Amino acid sequence: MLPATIEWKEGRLLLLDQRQLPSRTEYVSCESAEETARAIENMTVRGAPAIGVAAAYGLVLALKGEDFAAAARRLAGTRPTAVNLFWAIRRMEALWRANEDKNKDELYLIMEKEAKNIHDEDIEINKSIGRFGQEILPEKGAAITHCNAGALATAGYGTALGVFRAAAEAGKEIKIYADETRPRLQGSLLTAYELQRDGFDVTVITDSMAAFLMSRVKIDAAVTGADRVAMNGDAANKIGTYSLAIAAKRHGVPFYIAAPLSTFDAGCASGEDIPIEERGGGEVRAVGGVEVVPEEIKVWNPAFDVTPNELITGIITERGIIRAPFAENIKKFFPGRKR
Ligand SMILES: CSC[C@H]1O[C@H](OP(=O)(O)O)[C@H](O)[C@@H]1O
Repeated sequence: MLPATIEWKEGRLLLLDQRQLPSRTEYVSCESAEETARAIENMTVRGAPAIGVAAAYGLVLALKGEDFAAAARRLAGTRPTAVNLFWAIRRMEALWRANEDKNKDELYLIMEKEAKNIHDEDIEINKSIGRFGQEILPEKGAAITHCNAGALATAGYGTALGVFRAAAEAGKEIKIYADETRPRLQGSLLTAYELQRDGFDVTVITDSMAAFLMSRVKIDAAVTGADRVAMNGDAANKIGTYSLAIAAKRHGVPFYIAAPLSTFDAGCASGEDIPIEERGGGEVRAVGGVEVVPEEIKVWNPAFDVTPNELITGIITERGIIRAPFAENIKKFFPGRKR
């Protein structure tokens, strides 16, 4: 059984410290929005849906003595790409504004309940994504994934890894190849750990091996998560996803994004509109704590890239699989939605 990614215990937010996995299972306790914001920035908690859930609880913690609007701005300023963060903050802010006239205790209970709703809903949404997604997989075969879009990236069960979990629950035997996912290694440190603990046949490869693997091994599907999906189906996800999609296209491997509808951003017409987080060069400069690129050499470290919709076979959501023509078919899921 995997340790819980996020726990809310007696008014404290406990975050599984994913920087210590897989060697140590430790929790960081957050007692304020500021502490929650730092945990998102330093990737104690990471993964688009997970940081949305964490931010929702962070805004409950803010009620204990922080300026609520300032706390919302602080949390919104932590990481720019995962739209679930902003979706969760907007949802909590709207509730706060609607109940500002309530006394402190009543307001706290209302906000705490909403954060728990966001938490519980995420797990149910992931299971629904899994149910739809497992249909793309054969009774016996192989799939490849990138980064970690599992229970550790969400409130539980996972999006891309939820597809694999649902396939296993349906009795399918799917061998998983996991890209290590340089530079933060979410694949080798988190996905391999998650899948191995759940009894999957998982093999870690370096990101650069994916194309060669597909040229030699039958891969039935590539399935990754997403941090933001534009209205034309372009999808932002961990750096290296775009390269995987190109390799999949070259080798005729169907490429799927698994993401909840809260990851779609009506404010982004295409992938051009998606802000891409750039992180410090230290993540690239050092390998295993050993500096391999000296300071005088420049480093570029975009944490995400954008896969254009023409490389995507389908987007697996909790309400079904969206296929091309994406702009037209995505619109059906958001009748008249404002950003
Ligand atoms: C369930 S999607 C999670 C998504 O978030 C990851 O990014 P990070 O580890 O930097 O938060 C990666 O893009 C995953 O696909």
